[in-house]
Amino acid sequence: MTFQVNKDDGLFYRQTLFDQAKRVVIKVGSAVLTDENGLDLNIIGNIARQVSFLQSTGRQVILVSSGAVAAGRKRLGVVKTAHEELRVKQALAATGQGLLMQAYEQAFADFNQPVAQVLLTHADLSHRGRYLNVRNTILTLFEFGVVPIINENDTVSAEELRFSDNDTLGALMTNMIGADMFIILTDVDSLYTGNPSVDPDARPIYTVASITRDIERMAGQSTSLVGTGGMMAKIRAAKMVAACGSCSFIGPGRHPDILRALFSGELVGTFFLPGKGKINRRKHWIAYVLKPQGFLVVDDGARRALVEQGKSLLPSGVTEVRGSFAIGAPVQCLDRSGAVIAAGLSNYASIDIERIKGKKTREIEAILGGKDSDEIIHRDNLVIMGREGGQ
Ligand SMILES: Nc1ncnc2c1ncn2[C@@H]1O[C@H](COP(=O)(O)OP(=O)(O)O)[C@@H](O)[C@H]1O
Ligand SMILES: N[C@@H](CCC(=O)OP(=O)(O)O)C(=O)O
Repeated sequence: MTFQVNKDDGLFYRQTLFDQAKRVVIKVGSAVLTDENGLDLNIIGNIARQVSFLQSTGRQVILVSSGAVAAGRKRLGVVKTAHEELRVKQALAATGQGLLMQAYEQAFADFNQPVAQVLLTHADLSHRGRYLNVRNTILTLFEFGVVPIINENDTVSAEELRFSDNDTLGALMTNMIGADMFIILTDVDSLYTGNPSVDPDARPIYTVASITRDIERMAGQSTSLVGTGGMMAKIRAAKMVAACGSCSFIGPGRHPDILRALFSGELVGTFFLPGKGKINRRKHWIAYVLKPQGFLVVDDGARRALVEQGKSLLPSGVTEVRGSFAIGAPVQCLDRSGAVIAAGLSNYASIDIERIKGKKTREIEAILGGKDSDEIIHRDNLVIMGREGGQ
């Protein structure tokens, strides 16, 4: 298969990247942190020891930790049901988050490593000013030698405004602070060619050079008993990180020395090589943090202009507007087949694009009675999606 690089090349490249990684985001899933008795303090102790070791080598580490809902569930004795109400999950998270932080505080104290709790909602990151505040706080915590421990602020996150899972949150954090590496610790020891819990022929994959459709197809949405996003969310997260030029890793969180093994070059888990391109932080924010408020379907000529020639989106290439949005809204561009090809900020409201779609730029003024810009999305606010690196 084309997605796998030679095992030895992968190992050499992997080691170089681990050696060079100075800033690292580590995400630990609920499936790792909890067992039938609630929080697994042994595992939390192992993580604290390994993260403190990485800090002691001069690296800066962020921990993105799930586990609040699972810990709260055990504390209150609430049995999981198939369609649990959001308010119940939020109450469980509120109960469990304190337990989670208490466990981390105690575990890190053994290594004299200070930690800080950072709870975030998607709305916090969608607001450019608040996004930058979060970034500054995290960079200041690094200056003080503190390990930030991040989770979604589940209690206030409305369903439609949630990060879909903590894998996504971890990828956003990686790109926000320009980390070199995103390490996802979960209950399986790597990405497999199929879900190993149902497919006995599934084989582990060591290195992913590029996240192709083949790779995406391997990952089922099914999760462990307590997880949220499953392998699909992890692959999506690795893709976001690759687009910003960093690498990702998926590996076994219950291995007592996984971080030491990784950084000393052992071939464990799945390693995702960085993408070839690198989008800047502002474009990352437009493409990955903001949720699209509408869609613009474009014709083949416009698709080529955007994807192959690096041009802005003009009204003449738009064939259809979906959704209702205001000036400045984040939107996605779809090709004729419905595939997402770009994301950007619209210079026009949807109601006006309906009137100027398919028209020449010189006609805009007569149709709308004025013209703010020639382009519907200017190149500076446009990111090409679905290929490594974006633009
Ligand atoms: N191709 C695959 N390779 C490995 N695991 C997979 C694959 N497809 C689905 N999975 C499932 O993904 C689960 C891990 O995701 P999840 O339960 O969300 O964990 P976490 O709580 O760590 O986020 C595994 O337990 C496994 O059942
Ligand atoms: N914020 C939630 C975790 C959400 C989540 O993505 O869970 P997981 O798939 O276990 O990483 C919690 O703390 O329980």
